[in-house]
Amino acid sequence: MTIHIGAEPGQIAETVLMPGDPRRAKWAAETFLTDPVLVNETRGMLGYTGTWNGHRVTIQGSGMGMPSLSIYANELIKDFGAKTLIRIGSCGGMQPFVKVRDLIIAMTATTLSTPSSGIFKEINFAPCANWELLDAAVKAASNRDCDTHVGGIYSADVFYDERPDLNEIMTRHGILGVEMEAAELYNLAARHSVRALAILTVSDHLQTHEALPAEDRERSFGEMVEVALEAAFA
Ligand SMILES: O=P(O)(O)O[C@H]1O[C@H](CO)[C@@H](O)[C@H]1O
Ligand SMILES: O=c1cc[nH]c(=O)[nH]1
Repeated sequence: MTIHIGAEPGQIAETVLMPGDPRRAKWAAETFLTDPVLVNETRGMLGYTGTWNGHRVTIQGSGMGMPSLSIYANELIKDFGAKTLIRIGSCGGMQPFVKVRDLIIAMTATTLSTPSSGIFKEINFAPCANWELLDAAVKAASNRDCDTHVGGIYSADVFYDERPDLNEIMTRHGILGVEMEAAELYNLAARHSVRALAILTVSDHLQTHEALPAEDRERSFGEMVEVALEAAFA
């Protein structure tokens, strides 16, 4: 048990899927895991452990933004022994060829800052995905009926950003989508020698302004969960 995760020792699996939305964690656990057990509800940040094809898996909400993700990922890795962490998130599309409901698999994540900026100081550390997970996720996605894009994303600190020039610069440099957690997940994975990947479903689009409702963001991203599970155990 830690300050933010009420699970008992041994209740968290080595493989953890991390949606930002705790209710997506509940939906995914109840939809995809066998015998899911609620292992955390501290602060309402739901976490469940069950099995998928005989493998133990935890699905734990991370909350929104890198400071929140950092708390959960640190405790999962350092106190509970998590070895594979896969973010299953939503994001905003930033390229015209990226459509709502497409999948994005993040090779790397550009940021202005993260909770690790204080450690890196003048270093522009390049957060990157674990290759084995990335490769397996691309293969898993290619067997499904969904358009998938692989490349760089933008992990923003601010959802309601009053600097539209930042999004324009990201788009001009080929960034596929914007979300708020992956860069720090990749930083922490590098620091602690564990595997990490972010798989995202496009929930809205910065150029077309199309947007899915909150209920869809909670319960309709099944392809992403299946790709994450297949990649984790490939
Ligand atoms: O749907 P989740 O996984 O929370 O991800 C995205 O949605 C939230 C913003 O609405 C941020 O956490 C962003 O990263
Ligand atoms: O962080 C996010 C998530 C979804 N859509 C956005 O525009 N930003």
